[in-house]
Amino acid sequence: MTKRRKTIGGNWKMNLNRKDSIALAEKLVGETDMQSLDLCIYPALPYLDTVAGVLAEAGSSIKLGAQNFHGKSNGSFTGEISLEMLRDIDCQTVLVGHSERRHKLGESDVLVNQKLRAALDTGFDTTLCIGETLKQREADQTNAVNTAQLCYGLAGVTSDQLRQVTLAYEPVWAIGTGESATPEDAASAHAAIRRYMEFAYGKAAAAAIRIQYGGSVKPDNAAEFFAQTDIDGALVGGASLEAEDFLRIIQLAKSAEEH
Ligand SMILES: O=C(CO)COP(=O)(O)O
Repeated sequence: MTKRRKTIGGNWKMNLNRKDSIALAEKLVGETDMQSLDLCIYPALPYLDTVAGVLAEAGSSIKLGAQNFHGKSNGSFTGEISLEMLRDIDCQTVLVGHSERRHKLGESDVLVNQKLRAALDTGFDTTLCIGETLKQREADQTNAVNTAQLCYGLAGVTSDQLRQVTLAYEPVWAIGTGESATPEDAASAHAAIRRYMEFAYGKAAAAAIRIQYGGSVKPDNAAEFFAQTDIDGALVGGASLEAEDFLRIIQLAKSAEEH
């Protein structure tokens, strides 16, 4: 069986000011040893450069990620930030297709795909987020929605480029609600996602791609997720804003990695 290295993301969303962003990054670099897993943090855009400085000064291998970007390299796009700009400040990875951007900010599957391909073409590692709403879940459409979002999101992505991609299954109803999927439900969705990836890209690629779970992951439930075969880490929102909680989740991922 392919051994996949666990990957943990801390999505700070539109939270923390400059001082708190620095303080949190400093605590993370001080306490994380990254030998057995990958760790990425996604600060709010105005503080990316500052947090990049904290990571660089400590020689940390925590990756810096951006929550959002524009797919074009430059031009008349008022208010937008390009991948080139992100690279210029040592940002290595980006999120695409987060449900808050899909559902609260109107990003379509087509736009998600354009952004994903732009990020891959520019050499960024990219996390593609997918997941169903409560209504879709109640209508038993979880796997159909995930498959459709993968199919649209990954259109035109080659097998080579897929190596830059991580998937994140984040059921919309579990995000920020305190109500996480059960580990069994999440495991079943992850297994279906991997089956689709096998259909689309073949056995080896499906076995290699990492799939994070996201949605109310906390120190007290993380271990159960990490114990599932097809769950390769977590994309954490609320609990990544508190150093103690996030470090605990990282620790649990490491322990799972060692077993
Ligand atoms: O959206 C998420 C991560 O991208 C999950 O957020 P919560 O952990 O706050 O539910």
